[in-house]
Amino acid sequence: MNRRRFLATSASAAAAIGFGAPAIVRGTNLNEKLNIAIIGSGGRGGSNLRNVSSENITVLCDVNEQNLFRASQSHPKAKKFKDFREVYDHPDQFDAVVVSTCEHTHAFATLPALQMKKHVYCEKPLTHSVWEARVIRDAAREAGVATQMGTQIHAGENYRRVVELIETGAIGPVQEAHVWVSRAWGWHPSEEAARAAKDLVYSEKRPSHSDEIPKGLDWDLWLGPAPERPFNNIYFPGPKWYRWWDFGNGTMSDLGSHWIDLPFWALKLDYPLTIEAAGPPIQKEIAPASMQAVYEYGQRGDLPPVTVGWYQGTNKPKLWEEGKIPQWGNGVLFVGEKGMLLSDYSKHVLLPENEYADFKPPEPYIPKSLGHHAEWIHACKTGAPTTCNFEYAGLLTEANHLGNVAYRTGKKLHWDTQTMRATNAPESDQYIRREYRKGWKLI
Ligand SMILES: NC(=O)C1=CN([C@@H]2O[C@H](COP(=O)(O)OP(=O)(O)OC[C@H]3O[C@@H](n4cnc5c(N)ncnc54)[C@H](OP(=O)(O)O)[C@@H]3O)[C@@H](O)[C@H]2O)C=CC1
Ligand SMILES: O=C1CO[C@H](CO)[C@@H](O)[C@@H]1O
Repeated sequence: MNRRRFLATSASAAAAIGFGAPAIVRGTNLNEKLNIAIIGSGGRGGSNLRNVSSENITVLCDVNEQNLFRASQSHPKAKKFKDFREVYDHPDQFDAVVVSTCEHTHAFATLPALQMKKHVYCEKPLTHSVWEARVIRDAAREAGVATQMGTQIHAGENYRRVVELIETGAIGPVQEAHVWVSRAWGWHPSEEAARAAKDLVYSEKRPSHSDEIPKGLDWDLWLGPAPERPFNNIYFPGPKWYRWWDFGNGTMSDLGSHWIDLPFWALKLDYPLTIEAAGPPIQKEIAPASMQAVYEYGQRGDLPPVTVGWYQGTNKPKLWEEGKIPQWGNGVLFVGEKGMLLSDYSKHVLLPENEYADFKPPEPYIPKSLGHHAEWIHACKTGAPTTCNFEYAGLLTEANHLGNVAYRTGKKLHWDTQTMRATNAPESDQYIRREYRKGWKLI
């Protein structure tokens, strides 16, 4: 974010906060502790819990009694719930919510909080579908509370320096970017291929038999809005469920949340105009291990149109395959009119290196983050902006899901963001918004 954009965001966040501000913001007292509800306390939730433990943890919720028990050891006074819908029957117990459940329940656990004007930290990807991302983004804007999606790399120094280099024109105008990750989890053509890719599980189809449900797990609640099926060890725990379309969206939305964040920020991406994807034959149940997608974005202010490529598993950009750039396992490559910039989470290099040998990078100007969780806590108390607020994270999540929508539809999609439809592919509607299980309704 450049200075102009940073100030604009601060101003709009401040304006939003003034309207219907939650109790904790009214005092703007940094010494006052937040009361936080933790929804999903195992897996990533355990780490998020530790990261917000400077505050009062007043509510713990998990569908798994064992996780609940473990989390309550360090927070014995917190009220315990199995079903997050019951958490929202006690709104006086908390000011803010941390959601770290599985992808398919993010929106369901988040929306009531926003409607009650509670601050929310939600794990990536923000939601399970494009439509849900839009619902949550709109609700967050309406609520005017502090929000943050759990893409913690965004708070690091490296992404800041890359954004500054792109913004100050180190490689000239950028009309092409490529993002790749080597992780190949998902559908493989054979068990041997899955083993070679060090995948966690191998399955060709949805199992019909039931494994023994782990002690303490409420499987029906875990399924939530997803279609019913018997419990199976092939789904549980994370990250096994990530590859099943009913619960996650594979690597595109999982690692895409972290990696596509960088071009999204640096190139000020918003809505793609078209999206096209390629990969193995489409599987009804499981996301592909390897695939690629290409997005076309139009002009954004004075920034030229740009195409962004995504490659996962064995797929790589042409420049990588031809050995014209360092062959990093994961990377983000910006191709500018004057040169290229290659980055990963923690380092970056300007290319060709010999031509940039004497290059002086700009003085850092994007403020250092307090830390991804600390930034959110500070925002809850003061109304200061967060960098991965749901306004931003909603757009990033929509775009990532659209890569999968294009893959599953098998067509180049012409995207109309207003109507949230691919104008040339009504058959893609089913992947943009899905049917929920009986008894579950988002809005
Ligand atoms: N930012 C990052 O670097 C990372 C982010 N993540 C993200 O965190 C989220 C969770 O992933 P992960 O920890 O791997 O998943 P897990 O399935 O391991 O953990 C999810 C936790 O939430 C609980 N849970 C599941 N459903 C519900 C529900 N409906 N209500 C309350 N609790 C529930 C789970 O219980 P149970 O154990 O019974 O399933 C478990 O404690 C995902 O969105 C993932 O993408 C994950 C890893 C790293
Ligand atoms: O960065 C990450 C590392 O892998 C996890 C899965 O195990 C991801 O979900 C996470 O976002």
